[in-house]
Amino acid sequence: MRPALEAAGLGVRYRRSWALRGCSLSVPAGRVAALVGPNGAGKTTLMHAAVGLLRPALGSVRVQGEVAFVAQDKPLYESFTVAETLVFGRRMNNRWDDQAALDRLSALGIPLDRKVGRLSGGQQAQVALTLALARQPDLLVLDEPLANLDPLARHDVMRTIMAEVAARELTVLLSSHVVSDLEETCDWLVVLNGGRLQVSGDIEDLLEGHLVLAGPAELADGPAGGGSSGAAVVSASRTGRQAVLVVRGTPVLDPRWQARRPGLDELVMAYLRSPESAALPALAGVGA
Ligand SMILES: Nc1ncnc2c1ncn2[C@@H]1O[C@H](COP(=O)(O)OP(=O)(O)OP(=O)(O)O)[C@@H](O)[C@H]1O
Repeated sequence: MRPALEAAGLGVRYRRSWALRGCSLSVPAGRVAALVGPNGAGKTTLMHAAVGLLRPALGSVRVQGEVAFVAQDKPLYESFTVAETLVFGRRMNNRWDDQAALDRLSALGIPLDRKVGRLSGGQQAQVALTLALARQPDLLVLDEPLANLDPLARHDVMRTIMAEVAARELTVLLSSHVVSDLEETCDWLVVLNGGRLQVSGDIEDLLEGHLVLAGPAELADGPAGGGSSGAAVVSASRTGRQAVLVVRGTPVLDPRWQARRPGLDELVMAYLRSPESAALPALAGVGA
């Protein structure tokens, strides 16, 4: 099956400065992919290139099928009512499921006669998401869909996305700063840092492929984290005489290490702390 999103040696720059460089990744169809990284990492740039709003300076990015994109600032007309917003969407799009949109808004208790500007932030996020889903996309790209939402609204937005993914073949790429919000929903992880791709892969495989090692600091001094040969050290930290390493691979461990699997948050933090580390599958025929 063709991937839903595929970038090969993608480079994007604004005037002279590169916002993305050497970005090669592929997101399989049917996945819910989390795009994470610090401010300025290039997340919005990658999404804009994927949906065709920006032209790459180098390489390519391809998507499979119809794409719907919800931008970070959720561009809705505040003076339109919800019903008028739906009419507008229907007129602008050939592929449009009005009934699904009405059903979703009714289930969410969002009044059709209310002006969009009078809705809460969470309700506006739901209207933007409803409009995007009404277009029945194959790929849904959401730039920070959870920003400025309270925990309940964040949960509701994620639930809406999950319900749609369960109901039909849909691939989702969504960016966020809050990794804990993504843990239950996403099954693919993409980490960008300083315009470079650090991680792209199945979340379960990534978690199974890494270990957190805690032990005496002197153990961390040898090659490949001392008594942990057979693994690459992603990040290392010390507190007094204790060292904590996050390693990738299956090490032969010194018995003085205590080993456990990382959580998603820990894994992401380990990579972000060490921009030179990367966990990327080898992609055939593309320049990194
Ligand atoms: N229109 C623009 N003109 C010039 N530079 C830009 C423009 N948009 C983004 N950049 C720069 O490109 C880099 C990547 O920005 P981008 O918005 O893609 O990051 P991001 O990961 O989405 O950040 P955030 O989490 O803050 O939204 C940053 O250094 C940013 O300053």
